[in-house]
Amino acid sequence: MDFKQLGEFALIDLIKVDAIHNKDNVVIGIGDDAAALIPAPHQLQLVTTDMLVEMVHFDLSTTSAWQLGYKSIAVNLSDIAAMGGKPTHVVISIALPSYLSVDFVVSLYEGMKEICHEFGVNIVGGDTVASPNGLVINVTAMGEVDPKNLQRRSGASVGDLVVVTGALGDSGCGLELLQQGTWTEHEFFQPLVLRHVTPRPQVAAGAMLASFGSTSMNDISDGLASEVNEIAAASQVGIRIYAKMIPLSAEVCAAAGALGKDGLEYALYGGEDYQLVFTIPSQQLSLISQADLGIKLTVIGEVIEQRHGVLLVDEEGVELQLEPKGYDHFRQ
Ligand SMILES: Nc1ncnc2c1ncn2[C@@H]1O[C@H](COP(=O)(O)OP(=O)(O)OP(=O)(O)O)[C@@H](O)[C@H]1O
Ligand SMILES: Cc1ncc(C[n+]2csc(CCOP(=O)(O)O)c2C)c(N)n1
Ligand SMILES: [Mg+2]
Ligand SMILES: [Mg+2]
Ligand SMILES: [Mg+2]
Repeated sequence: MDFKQLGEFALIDLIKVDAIHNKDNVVIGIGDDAAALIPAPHQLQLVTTDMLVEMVHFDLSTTSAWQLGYKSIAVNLSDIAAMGGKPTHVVISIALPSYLSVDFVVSLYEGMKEICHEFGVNIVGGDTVASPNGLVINVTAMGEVDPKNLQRRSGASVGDLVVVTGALGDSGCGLELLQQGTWTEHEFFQPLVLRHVTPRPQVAAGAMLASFGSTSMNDISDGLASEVNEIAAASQVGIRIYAKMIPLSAEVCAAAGALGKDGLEYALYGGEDYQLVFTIPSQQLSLISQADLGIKLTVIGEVIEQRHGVLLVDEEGVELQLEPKGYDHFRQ
């Protein structure tokens, strides 16, 4: 069915179904001029927004409506995770071109509702408009954090270790496989594509690491090189990263080999892994290791004095400046 047949208001009625997961903190959700929410006592309110634009962030020939819905929420929950917080609500705005169908929107919201339910997040509002050209999705996520666990980019100190969750580079490599149309050629390509189209935000890890005393944190949206440079600039410190220590999955190593590329390049500059990079004193990190929390953590470097800048020790042991050349919207 097309949007004209159904109309704007009936479409919103479809979106409204199953939007609220946790009724305790919502007085008014979808259906009024604004949502009315109950803030948790003694918590800081977190608010973040990220927009996804067709042919900039996604290509509908290589991602399904469901996957796109899931990812639109995931990238926003990832920013709440990087503040050490717990996501609570999202507001979703969509600009719909006429070549999409009502079924597409229903499936988009099924993906959104799946991840919202998984993380206990309510969809409390949004906006629906027509687009003359291309699908645009904007999500605003809200969350809460205990003031003592708030994670900034600016808290790193000389001597802290630099650590990442998970493995890096899978998403950038998955994107390249999708763009080349070669992702069906090998079985080990598929997990890479899935990590690109449906990344999992590291919400539990962010809150846990914060409670164990991480000093600064960033989520990896534009690539590790860019994110560590942001921490270094905000904290007025230098950072040294060791190429050999950057965790790469077996799949990205195999795929990079097949593509004649270097897996490390995807990790440093590919982006969209939505893992966390953080700094932490070594004693605090040992406490986490002893607690065995089931989160994959890898030390990749250390915080050094600002005058050294941000450095990468390459696989041959040569120290180079690590330029923040991740994804830049105006330099593609
Ligand atoms: N158009 C804008 N108006 C006001 N603030 C903005 C605008 N764009 C970005 N910001 C702010 O700039 C800061 C950095 O935003 P940025 O989007 O780079 O972070 P991010 O969401 O972590 O990264 P990414 O968008 O790659 O996921 C944030 O505080 C954000 O709110
Ligand atoms: C069709 C298509 N072309 C290119 C890319 C790559 N890409 C787009 S935005 C971005 C950084 C994160 O976005 P933001 O900084 O806006 O949060 C990256 C790595 C993609 N995903 N799909
Ligand atoms: Mg952003
Ligand atoms: Mg971020
Ligand atoms: Mg972001």
